[in-house]
Amino acid sequence: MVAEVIYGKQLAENLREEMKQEITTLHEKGVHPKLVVVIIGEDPASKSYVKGKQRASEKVGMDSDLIELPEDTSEQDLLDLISRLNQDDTVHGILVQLPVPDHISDQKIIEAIDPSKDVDGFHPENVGRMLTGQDTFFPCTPYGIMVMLERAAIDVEGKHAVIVGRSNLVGKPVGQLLLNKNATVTHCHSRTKDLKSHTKQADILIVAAGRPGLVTGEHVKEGAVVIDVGVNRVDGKLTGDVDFESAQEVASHITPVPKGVGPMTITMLLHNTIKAAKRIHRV
Ligand SMILES: Nc1nc(=O)c2c([nH]1)NC[C@@H]1CN(c3ccc(C(=O)N[C@@H](CCC(=O)O)C(=O)O)cc3)C=[N+]21
Repeated sequence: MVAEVIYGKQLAENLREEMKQEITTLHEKGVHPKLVVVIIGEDPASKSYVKGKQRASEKVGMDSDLIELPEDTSEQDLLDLISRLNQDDTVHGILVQLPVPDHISDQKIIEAIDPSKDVDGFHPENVGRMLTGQDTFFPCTPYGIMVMLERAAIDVEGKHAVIVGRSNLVGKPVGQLLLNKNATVTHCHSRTKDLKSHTKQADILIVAAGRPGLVTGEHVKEGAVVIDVGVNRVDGKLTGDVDFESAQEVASHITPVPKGVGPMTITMLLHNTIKAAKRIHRV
């Protein structure tokens, strides 16, 4: 079998076209969805992701601000900035690019963001709402994966989803969203014994470990769906966690890196910001 490639990039473009229309309609109602992205320090990879977010919001006609702070910004200054953004009625979405420097607590920052503007879906209140199956902002990467599966007509109900990675950003929330859609979910991680014995059982294999080449065709069951969430820079090139060539020979569907999950992440960020604006303005 040679897997069909699911291009998140193409789907993202289609969805952003729809969003552009929706934003035009919102503008006519006097609502101008606005995203503020805060980045601390000079990490080139972070800067490049943030640029992508800026470009995407511009393209759909969304207002967006980028606030660039120096590496030595104090935690208190950042908390004060977030407090001002929370109170600013023209701001609907706030995203603080992670990771933040070591002298700043990422958990404190996440909890300082008003849950109604938490378009990353990382605030404990929103995480709790997701856990209990309520409507909320879902974390962008997991949400993007769910939309990709849905649009590729892959029904998750009753399927065995195996997730490699247990971060708060991807691994844990994607497992929760899959469970909410009645998948059977297994979480694997760095301490899992005999990883392959688990991944081989997967109907849907989601790899979000941050280790290039961790999963190969040998880990994949014939006909499985493979979603590669890895964002690794190897020799300056973006690569995933999955060895694409060998996995493609066994899987039924596979996502590439780049042009796979990444563009969907940004798209769901725009989606969440529009949702925040609609909620705040009750339209
Ligand atoms: N608060 C916060 N929220 C995030 O959502 C967040 C974050 N911090 N920190 C970093 C990670 C990483 N991330 C990516 C988003 C899009 C692409 C993306 O669009 N990638 C393109 C290529 C981009 C390129 O070539 O550089 C692709 O895969 O085709 C990648 C990575 C969001 N993150």
